[in-house]
Order: sequence, then structure tokens, then C-alpha cells
Amino acid sequence: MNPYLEILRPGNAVMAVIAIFLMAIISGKFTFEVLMAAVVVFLVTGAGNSINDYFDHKIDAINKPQRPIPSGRISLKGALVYSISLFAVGIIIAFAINLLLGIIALSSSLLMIYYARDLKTKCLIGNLSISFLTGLCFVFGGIAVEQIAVSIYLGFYAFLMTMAREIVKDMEDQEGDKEEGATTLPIVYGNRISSLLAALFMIIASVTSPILYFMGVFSVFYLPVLFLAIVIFLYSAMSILKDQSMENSGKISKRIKLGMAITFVAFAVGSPFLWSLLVK
Ligand SMILES: CC(C)=CCC/C(C)=C/CC/C(C)=C/CC/C(C)=C/COC[C@H](O)COP(=O)(O)O
Ligand SMILES: CC(C)=CCC/C(C)=C/CC/C(C)=C/CC/C(C)=C/COP(=O)(O)OP(=O)(O)O
Ligand SMILES: [Mg+2]
Repeated sequence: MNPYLEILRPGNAVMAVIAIFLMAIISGKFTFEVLMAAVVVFLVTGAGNSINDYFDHKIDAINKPQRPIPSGRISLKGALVYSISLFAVGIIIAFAINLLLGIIALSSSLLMIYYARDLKTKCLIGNLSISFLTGLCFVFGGIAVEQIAVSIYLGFYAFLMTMAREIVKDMEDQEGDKEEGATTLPIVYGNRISSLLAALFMIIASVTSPILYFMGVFSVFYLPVLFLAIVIFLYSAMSILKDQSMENSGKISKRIKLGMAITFVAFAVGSPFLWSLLVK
């Protein structure tokens, strides 16, 4: 893959864009502003991933040497200029849509830079920052389609599940993080406490997520697909409680991401607007 595409972590950026399109499906609003909001989220998420690799190049040389910067396919300066340029274009487009989205894009960008430079090595505050930004993605889409309340519900669940995944990722990365003097949750409180907290976030999100059906946000078609995701999340919770090894943490991190993708399908399939299109 082209290193300038790879450093964006297109999988993450596309997932973030899907969150915007899910809000469009739920609201039934597919406007040019929504498309532009999706472009902003792709650019800003990609920029966040790039600046993260810029600041992480020493840790990544230990944990993930195949990434574009440690592998020498992108220079350190090139990654910085590329990331700042992507942030700038995303923020300009966001302000062109409206003031609120511009302010959110600007503040999210600054928080991602602050996270990548300082917060990520801090116990829990780094996880809270990334999880907040991930949840904010839905709200960004909710503002673009004027469905803010629903977007906050979905953003809350994205926050909970990302908290779980970030803690599991810190368990996986703790050797390299230790080298850099990071004080992440597993380094400060150990794997046992970290696995309990990650499992708690997964269980709370899974057990309460059907409420979106009972609240009338989604139709009954939401439930069977959500059930598949819940099985994955609860299995992941049990697994990380049993085995906190770096190898299993890596597996569970990927499994949670699979569960997130299935949840996206549940949100789409459960959207009354989608069925109204099919029934017409
Ligand atoms: C039970 C329930 C309703 C759960 C909801 C879970 C859900 C729908 C989460 C959505 C999360 C989301 C919008 C993700 C988009 C982009 C993303 C993956 C953000 C977080 O990534 C940061 C992470 O540290 C990147 O690391 P990696 O994936 O290993 O490159
Ligand atoms: C609301 C707007 C305008 C955008 C939202 C942007 C989104 C979805 C942000 C979600 C969080 C995200 C994708 C941040 C990018 C930075 C990043 C990859 C953090 C995780 O990095 P590390 O903690 O170093 O983990 P890695 O080992 O994967 O590098
Ligand atoms: Mg990193």
C-alpha cells in the first residue's frame, strides 16, 4: 500500500466516515453538507493517525517497525507536514459547512495533536481522549443531519467500547510503552485491574445497548444483528479476564474492532428510514 495512504490507517478513517453515513441513514438526510462532513472526518482522522505515528516513531520502532516512518518509507518531517496539511484542509472544509462543525474539527485536531504528543502516555486520560473523539464522530454527523440526541446515544456507546479497546491495546503495547517511560493503566495498575476495567466497559455497553430499541431509536431488526456483536464483546470480555497476555490482548483488540463493525451493520439494519426505502 502507498505509505501516504497507509499512514492514514484508512480502515480507521473509513470506520469514522461510516459513523457519519450511519447518521445520514438514521436521519434520512443525504445532503452535500453530510458528504463534506464525511470528507472532514476522513481527513482529520487520517491526520490524527499520521501525527500519532510521527510522535510514536520511537515506540513504533519497537512495537510496530513495519509502519511507514520506522520502516523509512516516509521521513519524519514528511509525516509532520503531511499530517498538518490534512488537518488544515479538514478544518477549512468544516468551517465552510458551518461554524459549529468548524470549531469541533479545530478542537478535535488540537486534542489529537495534544494526545499524540503528551496525553497518550498518561494513565487513563489518553484512553478518555481517544474514546471521546471516537464518540464525537457520531455527534459530528448528528450535527450535520440535525439529529443530535440520537448521535449522542450512539457516541456514548462508541465511547464505552473504545475505552475498552484502548485499555486492551495498552495491555498489548506495554513493553514498548515502558521503554518510553509511559504511565498507561497496565503499567501503573497491572494487567489484572486493566482487564477488569476493559471487561466492565464491554459488559456495560453490551448489556445496555438493546435500550436503543426500547427507546424507539431503532426497529426490531436492530436486535438480531446487535446480538451477534454482543456475543463477540462478551466473549472478548471473558477472554481478556482469563488471559491478559500481550498475544491475547492483540487478538481481543482485533475482535472488539470486528464487533464494532457488526454494530455498525446493526445500526444501519435497525434504521427505520432504510426499511422505508425498501418497503416503498
Ligand atoms: C455495544 C455497542 C452499541 C457498541 C458500539 C461500538 C461502536 C459502534 C464503536 C464505533 C467506534 C468508531 C466510530 C470507530 C471509528 C474509528 C476508530 C477505529 C477509532 C478509534 O481508533 C483509535 C485506535 O487506537 C486506533 O488503533 P488501531 O485500530 O489499532 O489502528
Ligand atoms: C470529530 C472529528 C472532526 C473527528 C473525529 C476523529 C476520530 C474518529 C478520532 C478517533 C480517534 C482516532 C482515530 C485518533 C487517531 C490517533 C490514534 C491512532 C490514536 C491511537 O494511537 P496509539 O494509542 O498510539 O495506538 P497505536 O498503537 O494504534 O498507534
Ligand atoms: Mg501509536
